[in-house]
Amino acid sequence: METKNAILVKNLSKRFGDFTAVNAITFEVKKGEIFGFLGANGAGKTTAMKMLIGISKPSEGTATVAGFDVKTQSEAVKKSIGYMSQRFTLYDDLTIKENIAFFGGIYGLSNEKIKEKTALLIDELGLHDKASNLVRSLPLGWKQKVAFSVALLHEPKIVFLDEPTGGVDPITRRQFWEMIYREANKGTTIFVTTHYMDEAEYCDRVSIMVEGKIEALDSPKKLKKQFKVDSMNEVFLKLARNIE
Ligand SMILES: Nc1ncnc2c1ncn2[C@@H]1O[C@H](COP(=O)(O)OP(=O)(O)OP(=O)(O)O)[C@@H](O)[C@H]1O
Repeated sequence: METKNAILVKNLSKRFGDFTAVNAITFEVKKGEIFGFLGANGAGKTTAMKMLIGISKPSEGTATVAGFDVKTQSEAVKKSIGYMSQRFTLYDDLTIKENIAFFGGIYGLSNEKIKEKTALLIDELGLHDKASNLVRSLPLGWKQKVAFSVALLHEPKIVFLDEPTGGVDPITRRQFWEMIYREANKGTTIFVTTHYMDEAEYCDRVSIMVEGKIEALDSPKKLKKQFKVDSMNEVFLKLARNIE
C-alpha cells in the first residue's frame, strides 16, 4: 500500500532484562524528509535504529519501514534501506573501486550496473586519481563520503546514517551535508543521528530522545520557538536540564 510515510513507529519499546532502553516511542518520517534523531549518549538512539533496520526485535510496539513490518518482514526492510555508521564503513584493505564492486555485489547489482555506478560515483566525488588507492590511505572525511555513496549504490528508498560525520572537520561535514541534501532532493528519505547541533539545524524535523523517550519532535524552527531559544544546542540543553 502506498503511503506518504517512509517510517511509521508506534509505541516501540526495547527492554534488556529490567532496563528499558527504548520506552514506547511513537513517530513517523515522511518520504523524502531529512529526519534528525538526537539524544545524549545512552538515550537509546542506536537501540531504536537497530530495531528499525531489522536487526533487533522490538519488545513491544510496531514499526514499518518502507512499508514493511520490522518484526515479520525484516529481510524486505534490509533490502529497501541503506545504512552507514561511523563504526561500520568500508574495507580499509580494499581500494575505492574494489569496495564499490564488493558492496555492489552484496546488494545484488549486475557487473554492468557496478561499472556504471563506479564511474558515476568516482566522477561525482572527483576521485579519479584516487580510485585505485587503498581506502586506508584516505582521510576520514573522504572515507565517510565514499561510504555514504556506497550505502546508496542499490538506490534505497531510505538511508540510515548513524553519526556519519563523527570526528570529521567542519568543512568536510558541510560537504557531507550537501551530499545528503542532493540525495533527499531525489526523494530518498534520510534518517540521521548526530551529536553536532549545527547539523540538527539542517534537518527538516528533529526528534530528541531522553532516557528512552522522545521528549520533543518538530522542525528546528518550531522547536526553537517552543523552547524560546535561538539555537538547537539551547533546545537540547534545556531538555536535558528539565529531565535532571
Ligand atoms: N545489548 C544490550 N544489553 C544491555 N543494555 C544495552 C544493550 N544495548 C544497549 N544497552 C543500553 O541501552 C541504553 C541505550 O543505549 P544506546 O546505545 O541505544 O544509546 P545511544 O543513544 O545510541 O547512545 P550513543 O550516542 O552513546 O551511541 C544504554 O544505557 C546502554 O547501556
